[in-house]
Order: sequence, then structure tokens, then C-alpha cells
Amino acid sequence: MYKIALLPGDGIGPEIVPQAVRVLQAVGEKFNREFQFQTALIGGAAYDATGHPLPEETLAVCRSSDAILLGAVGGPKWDNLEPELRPERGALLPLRKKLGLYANLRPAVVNPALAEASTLKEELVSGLDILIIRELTGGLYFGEKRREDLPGGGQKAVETLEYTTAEVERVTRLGFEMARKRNKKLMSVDKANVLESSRLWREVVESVAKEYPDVELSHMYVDNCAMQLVRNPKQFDVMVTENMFGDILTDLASQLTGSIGMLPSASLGGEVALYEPIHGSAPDIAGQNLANPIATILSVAMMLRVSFNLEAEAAAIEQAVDSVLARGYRTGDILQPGKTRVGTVEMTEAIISALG
Ligand SMILES: NC(=O)C1=CN([C@@H]2O[C@H](COP(=O)(O)OP(=O)(O)OC[C@H]3O[C@@H](n4cnc5c(N)ncnc54)[C@H](O)[C@@H]3O)[C@@H](O)[C@H]2O)C=CC1
Ligand SMILES: CC(C)CC(=O)C(=O)O
Ligand SMILES: [Mg+2]
Repeated sequence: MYKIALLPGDGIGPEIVPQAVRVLQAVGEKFNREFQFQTALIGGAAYDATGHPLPEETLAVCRSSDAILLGAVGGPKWDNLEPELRPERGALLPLRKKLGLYANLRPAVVNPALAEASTLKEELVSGLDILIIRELTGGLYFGEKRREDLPGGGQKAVETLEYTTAEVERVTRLGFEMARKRNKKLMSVDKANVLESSRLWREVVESVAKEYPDVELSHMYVDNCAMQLVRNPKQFDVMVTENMFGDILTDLASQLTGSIGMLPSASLGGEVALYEPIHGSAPDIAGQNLANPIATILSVAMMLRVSFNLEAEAAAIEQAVDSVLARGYRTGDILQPGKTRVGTVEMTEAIISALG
């Protein structure tokens, strides 16, 4: 029996998480596996109900589970709360930190049926399969933040970007391990021409590289990397980078695959792993059955493979997604001429039927 904590959160979160659960239940029936679910509040929904975006009870539910599935948090309703009560700063970041989830794996894979839906020319993305590893518990998002009133009026806002040798080492090591399992190529992305934290990053990466002589290591500045990702994405395989660079580059990479609604993720390194789509709560389409559930459904496939070692079950979900896309089912974000437009629920039902 596998215990899974469900954190639907805000916006489209409460639409997509239950759909991914339906897929898990269908997989459970097909393969005779038992999944037990416990739902907990997070984000704006938790703030509204309890006055805090990350209640202790939610952390306890996560800690007593074998894996966590998160929708997304945040939305305009909570944007004006004081920063530490906002869903992003008060719940999402502390959840990742408290659980020790320092590595966020974000695969950007172009589905064969969607190569023509990419922002780029089909030949540039067809067959694209890259893995971006984003450091998840350090960097600017977690450094000291403060405001100062200036004597002449106005304010100064300060963020701090800190990384330690140990923080860089552990995520880099994971990058090399992943590269070893794939095509033995690792690209480290930094801004070492300017940032001190990036100079340390590069030194540490170089030093860890000595343990992996079989992996070809390269470095690239993040600005060039953003450009190269849209110029020639197939030059990349496994990439490792710091928190904010990874956040931005993965949204960019998602568009190469057709939509941000396609990209799953796994956050690893701590006591229990967390799986979530890379997108946010999409308030602009929430509550309308418009959200693409595939990123969340593929996150569940990652959960089965990585946390539970259920390879056949994970592959069955991925094949069901492939077959539904090959048959022309599309949510609005990946719609192409001549294809069948479906909603969140209908897309999920098609995937469940394809599971057989
Ligand atoms: N992990 C999390 O909980 C994250 C939360 N956020 C929060 O989400 C809220 C909205 O942020 P945005 O910057 O608008 O980013 P977003 O990722 O929520 O949405 C960006 C655009 O992509 C579309 N989109 C996102 N997911 C989609 C899906 N599954 N299917 C179809 N279209 C989809 C949205 O409709 C929107 O047009 C903010 O409060 C933000 O802080 C943002 C990113 C991650
Ligand atoms: C609050 C942000 C760091 C969330 C986000 O954009 C992400 O994790 O991708
Ligand atoms: Mg993001």
C-alpha cells in the first residue's frame, strides 16, 4: 500500500489533482496496487480556512506519506497579504525547505504528436528530450530579504543570493548521476562572469566533475542558455542550475514542448519526495474545465517510477498519454487545427480509457 498526500492548493490545483488521482486509481485497479490518499490544505485555500498558508497539520500529513502530489498555490485573492502569509512565500517555499527537497527534476520532452504545436519549427524540437535539474532550496528565493526607507524618500529593497559548497555539491552530484544514466553529457548553467555565487557554483561543479570522468561537462552563462534553448534546444541533454535560473529556463523550455501544461516535475533529496506540474495556479483559466491535466498526470507517472519503483505502471500512464495525443485529443493550450478540443475532465477520461 502506498500512502500519498494530496495538496490541491489554489486555482486550477483543485481541478487537476483529482484528475491525476483518478488516473492513479485506474492504474491501481489495472495492476492490483493499493493507493491510499490523504488530502491537506495548502496555499490560499489553507490561509482562508486556518489563517496560515502552511498549517502544521499539512506538514504532518506530508511527513507521514510515501509521496506528495501538489497542484499549485497562489492567485490574485492573496496577492496583497503580507509576504510571509502569501501562498508562494508562506507555503510553497517553506514546504520545499522543510522537507529538504533540494533538487527539482524537470524533464522537457516533446511528445511526437505535439512537435508541430511547438513555438519552434518542428525539426528543431522533434525528438527533444532534456532534463533540467533546478536547485530548489537555496539562492535568491531563500536569501535574506528586507526593505529600507531612504532618507530622501522612496525605499531600497534587498535580496540575498547565497549558496554554500555543500548545497552546490549535492545537486551537482545528482546532475552527474542523471547524466550517467542518460547520454553522459552535463551542462551547468550559471552567471559566473558576474555573480560570486555562480563563481562558487562553477568551482564546485568542476571539483565534483573529477568523480565523473566519463561524463562530458560543459558550462554556459544563463543568458546565452536562454537564447540557445530557443535556437537549438537539441544541443542539451541534462542541465543543472540554481533555483531562479532553473525556474525561468524551465518555463521557457516548456513552450518548446507545446505548453507549460505538459511539464511534470519531481522534487527530491528529502524525507519524502514531492511531485507537481511546473506551472502555477493559472487563475485566468481556473474553474472552467480548461486546464491541461497532463503535466500533473505525468507527475504521477514520475512518482510511480521514482518513489515507488513501479516502472510498468509509470510507463502505462505515459503510453496512455501518448496514445490520446496521437488520436488528436487536445486541451485549449495545445490545440491545433483539425484536432479534437476537450476539457480537463474529458482529457483525463480519454487517458484512463487508453490505459485499458
Ligand atoms: N508551484 C506553484 O505553486 C506555482 C505557483 N505560481 C503562482 O500561480 C499564480 C499564477 O502565476 P502565473 O505567472 O500566471 O503562472 P501560471 O503557470 O499559473 O500560468 C501562466 C500561463 O500558463 C497557463 N497555464 C498554466 N498551467 C496551465 C495548464 N495546466 N493548462 C493550460 N494552461 C496553463 C495559464 O493559463 C497562464 O496563461 C501566481 O500566484 C503564482 O505565484 C506560479 C508558479 C508555480
Ligand atoms: C513561488 C515560485 C518559486 C514557484 C515557481 O514558479 C516554481 O516553482 O516553478
Ligand atoms: Mg516557476
